[in-house]
Amino acid sequence: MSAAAQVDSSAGSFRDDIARARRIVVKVGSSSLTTIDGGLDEAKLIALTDVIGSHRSAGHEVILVSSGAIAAGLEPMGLKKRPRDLASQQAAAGVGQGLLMAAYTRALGRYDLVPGQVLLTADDLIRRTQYKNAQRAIDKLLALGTLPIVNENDAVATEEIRFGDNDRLAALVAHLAHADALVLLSDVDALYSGPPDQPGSRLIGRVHGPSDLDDLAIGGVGTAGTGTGGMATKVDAAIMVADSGIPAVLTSAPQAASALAGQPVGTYFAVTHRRRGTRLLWLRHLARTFGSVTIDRGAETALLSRGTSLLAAGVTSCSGDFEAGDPVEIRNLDDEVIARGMSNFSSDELPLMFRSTTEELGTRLGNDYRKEVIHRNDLVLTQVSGGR
Ligand SMILES: Nc1ncnc2c1ncn2[C@@H]1O[C@H](COP(=O)(O)OP(=O)(O)O)[C@@H](O)[C@H]1O
Ligand SMILES: N[C@@H](CCC(=O)OP(=O)(O)O)C(=O)O
Repeated sequence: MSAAAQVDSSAGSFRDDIARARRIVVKVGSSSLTTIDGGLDEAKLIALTDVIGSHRSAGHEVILVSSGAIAAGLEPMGLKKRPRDLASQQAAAGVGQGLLMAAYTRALGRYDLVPGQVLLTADDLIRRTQYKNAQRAIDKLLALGTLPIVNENDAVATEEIRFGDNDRLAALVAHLAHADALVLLSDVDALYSGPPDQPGSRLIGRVHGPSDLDDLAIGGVGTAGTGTGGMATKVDAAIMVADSGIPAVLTSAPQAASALAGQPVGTYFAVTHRRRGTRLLWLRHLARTFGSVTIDRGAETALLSRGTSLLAAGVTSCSGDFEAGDPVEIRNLDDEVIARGMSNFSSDELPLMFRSTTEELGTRLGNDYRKEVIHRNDLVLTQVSGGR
């Protein structure tokens, strides 16, 4: 850690919302559960379950999102380091997930706690029917007094539908489970203004909103190389939940007990917006966009100030290759992204509609084309503070 690193004094206050959280999601990264060589480190896992066991005994509900399946599978498969190709990662996870759960079962047994494994893919959290299903499963596991342990279903996740890192998975689980707080545990004790081992990097104690991150150098994974997303995905996850009413703390696994007790350790992300609907949260933070539509000034004002739907009359051009229903970016004439939304028309259809009124479209192309290009319920503003 940099000798020059200092604690941000504004972060020194007690975090009541974390300490009092009735239901909390704790996410632990691969780097906090593995040895330097990449195998599962049972001592670290036991230390974590001690913290979780005590927190449960104190009356809090805990959902654990645990990485480590791929790392745990390396040694038994004779692999020296994390494989790069998807098929080998799937195989390693298939072997390692069982070992991971066996280790948790042993460790939690000391607290008479039974773990309940929940393996999810991105689709399970994005599609409403599956989302409800995942929500029910986690709720029931909690109601029955077990400890839900969530991971991505790596053995079957394909490149297209994969989260790849568990930070954003943890953020969505916190949202879906109506958690009161999210704690992200890693091998670094906080977010720093630059690489933590670089002299001059400063510890960031509190983040009030995305603009606090503007001047920071937030990088990828550390030297151990067992993790995936690095600091960037953790910060994305924390910003995402804070933007939907859930405060977050980012710190190291050895500081987990202090973080859960509301002590001023790590980096605290203050809530920036009340709870949002899941689909809009997904659209705002996670959805992969397939193209963009550019709109004129009048449409920009209508979207930003009046919260209207986007009509073809204000669309000047589009780019990319998208089908009806796909997420797209909405850009203004300065080429700034001001919103994201689900287009009702494909990139082949839209050029026929540019700058046309609903009336003209009905006459020229038929009634199917009278629809708005993007309905306001399928649209989130990304640039204005507190956007829908
Ligand atoms: N600005 C920063 N502040 C803190 N850590 C950073 C920063 N930039 C990059 N990192 C790196 O991110 C790493 C944590 O990410 P990762 O290895 O994916 O962890 P995990 O396995 O816990 O998810 C740290 O070890 C650290 O080296
Ligand atoms: N689902 C993967 C976790 C992906 C991963 O490495 O995430 P992380 O260590 O949290 O950055 C696994 O269990 O190996």
